[in-house]
This record gives sequence, structure tokens and C-alpha cells, in this order.
Amino acid sequence: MEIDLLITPEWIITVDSGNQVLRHHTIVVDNSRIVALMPTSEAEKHYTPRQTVALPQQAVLPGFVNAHTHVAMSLLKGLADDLPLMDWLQHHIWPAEAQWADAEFVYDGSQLAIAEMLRSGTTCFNDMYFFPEATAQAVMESGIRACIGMIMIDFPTRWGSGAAEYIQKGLALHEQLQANPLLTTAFAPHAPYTVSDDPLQQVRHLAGEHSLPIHMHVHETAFEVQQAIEQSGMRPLARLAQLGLLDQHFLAVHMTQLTDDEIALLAQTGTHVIHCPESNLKLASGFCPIAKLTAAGINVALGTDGNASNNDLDMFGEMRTAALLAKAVAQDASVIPAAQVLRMATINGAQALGLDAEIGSLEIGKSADMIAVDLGTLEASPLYDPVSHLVYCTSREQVTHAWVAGKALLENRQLTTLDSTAIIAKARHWQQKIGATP
Ligand SMILES: CSC[C@H]1O[C@@H](n2cnc3c(O)ncnc32)[C@H](O)[C@@H]1O
Ligand SMILES: [Zn+2]
Repeated sequence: MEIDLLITPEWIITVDSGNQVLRHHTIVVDNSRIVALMPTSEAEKHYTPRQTVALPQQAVLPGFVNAHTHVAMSLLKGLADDLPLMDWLQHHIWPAEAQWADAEFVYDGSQLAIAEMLRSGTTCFNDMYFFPEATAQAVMESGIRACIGMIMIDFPTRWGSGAAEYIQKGLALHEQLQANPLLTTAFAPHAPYTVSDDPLQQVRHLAGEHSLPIHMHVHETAFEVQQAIEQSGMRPLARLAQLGLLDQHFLAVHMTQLTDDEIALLAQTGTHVIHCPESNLKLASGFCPIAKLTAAGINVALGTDGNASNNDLDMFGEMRTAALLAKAVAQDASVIPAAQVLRMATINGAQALGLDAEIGSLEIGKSADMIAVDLGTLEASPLYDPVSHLVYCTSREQVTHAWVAGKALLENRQLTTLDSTAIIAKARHWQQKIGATP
């Protein structure tokens, strides 16, 4: 039988429900999907591939799902470091965005980020930023998969004048992107301290009507919670619950401040938690208790946040930081083992975005969104357990290939749809413009 592609790596890390690791097996891809995972000897007998890829040193695994980011902020990477969240946002990032974040900035920043993500093994990201149509354009040209945020914030920005315009522009984009199988949309109200009740109710109503996720920064810092209590007598999560927002379509990002009752509420409502450990550490925001959340049955996925608070979009780094930090926070070395943190970076992110029937694991019928990682290096030797190495001992430079819907977007570390030289030149151009500002 003629098919598109046979990939034969040393290991196939399926991230299926049994966390199977297969050796001497081949991935059979046709028409953008995985049609079989079978012993190599059988695959060679049964199929006539249009392309064969032998990866004798590599592990092939599902591409990472970066479940929270602001990709265009890559152009602000390193602009304002070593500051706490509100100082960083109010005195550095928001003024820079007011001055620079137009459609061209967002398009160029998104391209830069997509190139970095593909070279780090990310094949899907969940974004929240101004000019989402410019990010969507960069996504479509690159071939990566993304969920594009329809933002909501109480103040006017360069992208919109207020709630009515944010909703109108967001829904227009949602309609426009419906035909594209690699693009989905979510509502993205910024945070409880920047979005008031009325627009949040509109978002809840529209998200229900269109069956879309809602993606929001929540309980990022103790200051956020304290300020809300002083102003309204309520903790932000309680307010969101009262507004009817918490359910299996709600992605609560950060969540560093949680009582046991709040953990029970998240579990009961099926709310997803997106953990951004490196951003939380860099802004000294706090610690999300992911071992407790996981034990309570809450779906925890991983995000990098934007490049201005991380300062990279490296899901290998995020996995390692998440695993190590969870052990320190729980004071228990046995929590969040490697296989679990790999699930957080793949299938759990897919689940949070409602895409788990399509991506997040290597299983028959799913889209062929995969990466290959070289584990034959000196640094990876000896190797007793490939999953352990992927989490505790691999750096992103070991990613050799990335496919989205069966299309190779990275081959032997070369981007196939993006021009790295042009992307670097544009980033330096922005650096000169932004860096020259007094
Ligand atoms: C409404 S567009 C997104 C908005 O969010 C800002 N942002 C980036 N990182 C964070 C964070 O960790 N907490 C809160 N807000 C953040 C970004 O600069 C945009 O203004
Ligand atoms: Zn964020």
C-alpha cells in the first residue's frame, strides 16, 4: 500500500494512556495522520512509502504544546529583567507595548517566536496578545499549529478601544480562521484585575455559545489576591466562580496562590491549570502547588509565558524546572516524575485546549504532530531510560526534526518554511528602534 511517510527512530515515546515506549517500531503517516505504529519489519513489508526517514539515534515523541504564551513579546526579550510582576508590567512592558506593539511588531515577533519554538520541539502554542490576526498570519505561513486568543482588557490599546471592539474584532477573526485546520481560537480575558464583571459575563456567554475555551491569568501573585480582597472583599477565583466561568473550558494560568478549598473547587469544576514555573520564578510571583493539584485530579499543563518574563520559549527547560520545583515545593522527591511532566508538556496541554482527540500523543488516527530528539550524544550517554533523559538531561539543541500534520517544518535543525536569516535581521532592526528609545 502506498503511503506518505515511514519514520523509524530508536524509540517511539507515545505518551498514550499507558505511557508506552516502543523500540524496533515504525510510525506510518499518510494524509497528515498516523495510520499505524508497528514493528519495523512488518511496516517495511506492508507499505510503499513516498518518503522514508531513518532516525537511528533519535526518540520520536509528540510535539510540545506550549499552553500559555504571548509570542510577539519575543521582540521584548531581555528589555526589562529582575523586576516583580506589577512593576515590570506597569512601568516597562505596558509602556513599551503602547509605543511599539502594532501589526508589524506582532507579525515579526510571532515569526521569531515560531522559529524558536519549532527549533525547541514545540508544535502547538496557546497565545494571548494584541493584533492576533498578525500572529495568525505568521502561524499560517509557518505551518505550526496554534490557538489564537481573542483578548479582553478594560483599557483601550492600539488594537481596540474597549470591550465592544475587542469582542467584535475577536469574533471576526474566529470566523475567518474556522476554515484552517491548524488554527483554533479561545477567549483571552487578561486577568481579574484588568477585566471587570460585565465584559467577563459577555465572554462567558459567547464562549458557551461558540464552545470555545477561556484563557486567563489568575492568582499570579499574592499581591493580586490581597488587592482584590481589599477592593471587593473577594478572592479573584471566588469572583470568577460566582460569574460562572470555572468549568472544563477554563484555563487558569499561574495559580500560585491556592487554598485547599480552591483546589477542591478547581477539581470539582474541571478547570485546567496552566503552570508557568520559569516566569513565576523570574518575576518572583510564587509557587504553583502542582503535586497537590495533580493528586486532586486537576489537569495541569505547561506554558513558558512570554519571552519577556522567561526569557526563552524552551519547553525542555520548562519541563525540567517544573519537575525540580515541584519536588522542592512538596518537599518530596517522588512527586511529578519524568513521565508525568512529559504528559504536562504534551497531552495535558492538548486536553486543556480541547485538542486531545487530535494531538498530544502518538496514536493511530491522530494528526502527525511529532518531534525527533537526538539521544545519541555524549551528554545523553549512557541511557537507561529515554523519558528520564528527555526531562532531566536534554537541551533543545538536540531537537533535529519537527512535523505538524505530517509536514516537516524542521529537518536536521533547518527550518523548512521560515527564513532564519531574515528573521534575525528583523529582530535586530526592532532592537535598534526600541533600544534607541530614551
Ligand atoms: C491582553 S494581551 C496580553 C497582555 O499580557 C501581558 N502579560 C505578559 N505576561 C504577563 C504575565 O505574566 N502576567 C500578566 N500579564 C502579562 C502582556 O504584556 C500583554 O499586555
Ligand atoms: Zn502570560
